[in-house]
Amino acid sequence: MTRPEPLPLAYQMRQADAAAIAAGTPGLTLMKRAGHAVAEAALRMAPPGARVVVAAGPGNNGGDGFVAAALLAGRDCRVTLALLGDRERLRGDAALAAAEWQGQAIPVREAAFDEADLIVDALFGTGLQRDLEGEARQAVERMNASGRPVLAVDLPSGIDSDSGAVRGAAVLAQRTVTFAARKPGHLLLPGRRFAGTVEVADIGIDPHARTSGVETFANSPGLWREALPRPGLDSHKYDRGHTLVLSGGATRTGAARLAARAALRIGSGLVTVASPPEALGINAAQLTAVMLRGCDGPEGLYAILKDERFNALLLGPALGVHAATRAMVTVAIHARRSLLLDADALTSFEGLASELHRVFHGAPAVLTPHEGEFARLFKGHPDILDPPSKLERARRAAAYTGAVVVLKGMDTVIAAPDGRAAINENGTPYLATAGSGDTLGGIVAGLMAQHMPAFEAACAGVFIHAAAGAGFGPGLIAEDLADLIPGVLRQLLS
Ligand SMILES: NC(=O)C1=CN([C@@H]2O[C@H](COP(=O)(O)OP(=O)(O)OC[C@H]3O[C@@H](n4cnc5c(N)ncnc54)[C@H](OP(=O)(O)O)[C@@H]3O)[C@@H](O)[C@H]2O)[C@@H](O)CC1
Ligand SMILES: [K+]
Repeated sequence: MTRPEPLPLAYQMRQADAAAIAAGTPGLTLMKRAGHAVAEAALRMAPPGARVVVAAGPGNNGGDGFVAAALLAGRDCRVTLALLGDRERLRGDAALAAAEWQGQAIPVREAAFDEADLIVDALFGTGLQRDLEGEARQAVERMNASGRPVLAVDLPSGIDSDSGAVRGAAVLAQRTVTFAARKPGHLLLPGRRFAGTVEVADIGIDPHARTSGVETFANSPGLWREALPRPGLDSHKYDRGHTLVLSGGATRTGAARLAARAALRIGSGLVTVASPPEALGINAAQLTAVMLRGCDGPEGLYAILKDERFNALLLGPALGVHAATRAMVTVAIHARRSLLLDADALTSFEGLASELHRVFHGAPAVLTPHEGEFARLFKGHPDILDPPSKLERARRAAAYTGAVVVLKGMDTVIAAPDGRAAINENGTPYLATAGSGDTLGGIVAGLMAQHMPAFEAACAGVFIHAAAGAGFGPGLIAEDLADLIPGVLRQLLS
């Protein structure tokens, strides 16, 4: 069984580091292991006798660079150590590592990056505190302008470890060697793009053995595979749940059908489209295994939900942005079924997020905004909208509403009200197509219908949706997605 992959924040990494030292491994030993892993990766990238420029910063990231430089010099590389700051001002383990470097250290401004076969970027790692400026920024810009291959130590310098944001400027690396665990900044954009291929080196720090605070994970099957619904031999279709998807008016019915088909494909035992009376004909003409009910506005929804078997509801796609949609959301919330809100169901609350403050505590709920819908929904809530980290924004929105929030994009973040969060990385740009989000909503609602907990359902849904799209590639349209689900499920359940 694969385990969940934790992505420690910088402070959690410092705690794990301190715990390893307290348990008996000196900090310098950790640094030597780190530097060794960097040197090994460098030797895989550089030809024998290569000219390697190691750019070392003033902290422990620079210390790793000193260790790697010494090892590479001992392996016939022609190494230049280019230091940002004064050698005498190095402290702690970095000073000890620098003492083992026999060569000179030239000022980083004098480094001939464009003559290097490989640049090792050891300027800053998890200790980056502020935007780069002055000499540090120039060093980064000169590295990038050189066009030479770069191996980043821990993180590309200038990338914020917790958010993936560029702090002023950042090194564009081919590869990154990080230690103990990947960090959120390796998965969140733009950090993921700057880091290139990321390799994790075991240096004797256990990322699982940390620490305090919120938990962040990579959205891999290890996080939720055990919770995926598997029908038993004696399962009845009602055991597998009944998903209700609300349709828009006569000219806006496709979104609901896309979602409904996805809910059925992911295993919801029954799926019904609830359609406004004027759209019943058009929906009826295009539905087969999915069932159909007339539903006239909020009162109609209230009447349908007297049937307790509808245990998961999907509201939003093409419903229209208006008060009636808000009223239907209110009916759905009071009905206390598993609930997925997307698109117009969210935008109808533009600037009215306070009406959704903690309303989702009664039953599992998932909100699936993209960045634009998120900004509209939380207009007037700078505490939620302003953090530069997508991870933090999603977490705050989840805590505020009491719902699982899926903040969509190439680096979709799934956050639970209890602080757990996952970052998705198997997305494909081909998923940016009309109706793709409706399909995602159907998948997640269909998983909740089968009693999968909301956070796990949202994480699994995002992964499966992306895997389906990635498996198809160019030419993907939303109609394809639902029928690609069985192939993905087969692999996950085998
Ligand atoms: N933890 C572990 O498990 C292990 C960690 N290891 C390694 O240690 C790294 C973390 O080391 P770290 O904490 O010393 O931080 P690091 O990234 O070197 O930067 C701090 C220095 O940069 C400076 N500085 C910051 N921002 C700046 C800016 N914008 N512009 C200019 N300067 C700026 C800051 O200066 P100050 O803010 O104090 O003025 C300070 O001098 C980690 O990424 C990994 O590589 C491994 O050795 C083994 C085990
Ligand atoms: K670095």
